[in-house]
Amino acid sequence: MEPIVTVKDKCRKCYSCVRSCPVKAIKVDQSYTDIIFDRCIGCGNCLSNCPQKAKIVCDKVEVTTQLLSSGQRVIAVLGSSYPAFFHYVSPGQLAAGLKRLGFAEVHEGAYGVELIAESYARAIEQATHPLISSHCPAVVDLIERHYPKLIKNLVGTVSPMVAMGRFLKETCGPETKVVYISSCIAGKFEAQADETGGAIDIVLTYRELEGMFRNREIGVPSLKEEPFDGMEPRLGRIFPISEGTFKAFSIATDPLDCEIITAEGEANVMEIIRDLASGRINPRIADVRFCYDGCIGSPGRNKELTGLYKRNLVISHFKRAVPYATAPHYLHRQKRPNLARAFANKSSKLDVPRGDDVRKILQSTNKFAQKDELNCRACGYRTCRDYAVAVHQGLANLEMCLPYNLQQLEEDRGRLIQKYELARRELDQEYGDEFIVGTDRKTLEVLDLIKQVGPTPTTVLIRGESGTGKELTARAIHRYSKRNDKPLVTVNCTTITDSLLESELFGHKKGSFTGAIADKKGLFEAADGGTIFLDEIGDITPKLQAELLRVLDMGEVRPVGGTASRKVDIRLIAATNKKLEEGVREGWFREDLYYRLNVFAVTMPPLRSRVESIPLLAHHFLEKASTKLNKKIVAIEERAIKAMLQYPWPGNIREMQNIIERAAVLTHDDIIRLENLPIIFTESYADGPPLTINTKTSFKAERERQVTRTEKHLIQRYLAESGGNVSKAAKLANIPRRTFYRLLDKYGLKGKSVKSPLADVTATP
Ligand SMILES: Nc1ncnc2c1ncn2[C@@H]1O[C@H](COP(=O)(O)OP(=O)(O)OP(=O)(O)O)[C@@H](O)[C@H]1O
Repeated sequence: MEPIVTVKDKCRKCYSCVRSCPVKAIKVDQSYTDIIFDRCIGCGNCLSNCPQKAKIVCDKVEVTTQLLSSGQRVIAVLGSSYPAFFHYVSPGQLAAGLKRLGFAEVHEGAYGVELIAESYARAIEQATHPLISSHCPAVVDLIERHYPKLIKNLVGTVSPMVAMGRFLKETCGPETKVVYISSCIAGKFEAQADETGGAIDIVLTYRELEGMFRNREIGVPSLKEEPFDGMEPRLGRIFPISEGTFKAFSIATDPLDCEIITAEGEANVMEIIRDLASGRINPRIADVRFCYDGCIGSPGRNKELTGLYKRNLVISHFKRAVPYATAPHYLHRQKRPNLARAFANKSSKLDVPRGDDVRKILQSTNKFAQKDELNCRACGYRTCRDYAVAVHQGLANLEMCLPYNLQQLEEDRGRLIQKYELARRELDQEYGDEFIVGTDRKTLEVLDLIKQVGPTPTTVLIRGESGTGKELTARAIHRYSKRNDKPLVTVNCTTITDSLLESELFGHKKGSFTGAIADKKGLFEAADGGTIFLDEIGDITPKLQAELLRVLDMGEVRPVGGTASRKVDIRLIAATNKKLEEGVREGWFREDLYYRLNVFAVTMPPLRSRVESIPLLAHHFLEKASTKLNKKIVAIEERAIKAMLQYPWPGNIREMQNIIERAAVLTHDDIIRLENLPIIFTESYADGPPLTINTKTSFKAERERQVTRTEKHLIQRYLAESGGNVSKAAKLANIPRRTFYRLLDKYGLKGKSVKSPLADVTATP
């Protein structure tokens, strides 16, 4: 398991980790950013800088707990910066707490500093080329993975942590387990490296140790002090603070000295490493640590304390008396542990793009000239060019460029506005000023009902055949209501799948189903304060019926996948062409919902029972069609009106609207003629077209032709009258069903083709 883990769900791709990574060890994936461990130097910047805490330290508390209860001898070593973290307890109390956890011994890691001090003094004395200190594991990783030409400059000595591990295992036996506790994240990487592996069994952060005390309910501040074990360090305790290394190594330094130089913090270290790599500087030794303020500034530091305060804590600790009970085998050991280490070239080169490749990538994010390269750093890269290189190398992607995304969003917004405008215009054309045309008694009754119920908050159920004007009526009710300045949201319950309809109506929470990538508000919330019109309500599932009932009863909606409900203030208008009473009897429609909806019913009469309004409607639709087609058509021929009056209109008003529009397309002059209507109108025209006689054929043949024509027409009429239902049509015609089928076959007709005269026309051009 790698020491740093990405919590994918938490990552919001703010690119803070990309921005703070000094070595391009972050790859941006589709939905999160990931660490490339081959390139990572363990500096921990991505941990400290992630605002969402999506990068976390791989927790070692559990394995440590298991190790402690395994009966093995486990020694705890506290990193030299511990006084700057555990400032609220004395060293002796901390030692007591660790022993309560089950550690057999507790050591100070500062002794490891003293172990390696001599190697450093010797290396400096014998140096033939500039040396780079190797006690900071992030620096070692930086050189091994990114500046391998400087590997030869690294001091061939282990870090204080590894020195402690080797010292303890050589003194107490290789079976001894060593847990090192510090604020250094790179140490976790170092403990796993081939060159240093085996010295330390587990590396914990101070925070993880605090967690263990909490889990075991050990109140460290109230514990009685216990002594440390092993060798008591002296100057090694100064090591963690800024410029503490040489003091701890007992090497005298001088600010005027250019031979022994020190650098701390990412920017300074990177500068020195580049200077060394290019040969610009030539010191005897460069002592470098990746963290600002030295080891007390590591990623796992105590963030509540200032740098200076932590420095003072370390200095006080250096001066104070710490209880020790050093066992004789530590005092009298003869052999020094092996402190040498090797380094390996671990660099993995990324493909360097050609200028042309970079240009193409820049162009694909709308950067065509120098001035387009804003270098805004929103993507995490210093410059647009660095970013383009990263895209080429597969570390970044095109969606990361913020100015480009904003531009895209702006364009998308423009396109959506345009689409919305078009859709609105189409709707306006369909529903016009939403006025209901008709002077027949039934239409006037409906208008009266609309005016009465409109201003009330009452739920309305509109019933009627398809195309009778149910939606138009719902719009009129909304227009007459006190909510007419608020939205009217219309939903056709049959056009989308049940599960999608549920989330459309009530919204959903992120992650509640595949594809729910973000929280989404539902249409009920969109209609808040206004009216929601649910068309085809008879088609919703029992589950949705129950949910709808809840909304009506409680006035609140609960998004799919959510637990909390939200209040909504809506007026419901529903419509159906189904017999809901049958649904209640047969069990496919909830009775309680039926009564909740059927508070005020408006039934739309079919067009065949409003014949009186047909001429008015025909002219109304002619006007709409002329505007839509931008064609000046002024009248409808008398014969065409008559044919329309005789037609049974199975498709109701929508069918009439379509037929008039079609006729308006077909007509060559400014009048709609009978011939512009579908053929069924010509055939059903009562006066009929004048009979033409073919003088070249016999009377018998001519009679046959006319009878066939009339027979076909009659079959079509019966079918139309019975809504395309063959059994009903046969009954109406009072002939056996089989005979009716035979006639349908003879004339190449089908139930459907007769139902709509438009379809009939397409079937027989
Ligand atoms: N009385 C009327 N006056 C003017 N236009 C009408 C009238 N009745 C219906 N229409 C028009 O007919 C078309 C169909 O009407 P609407 O969509 O309201 O019917 P519907 O009953 O809701 O249909 P469906 O059941 O198929 O959803 C619309 O373009 C509408 O404007």
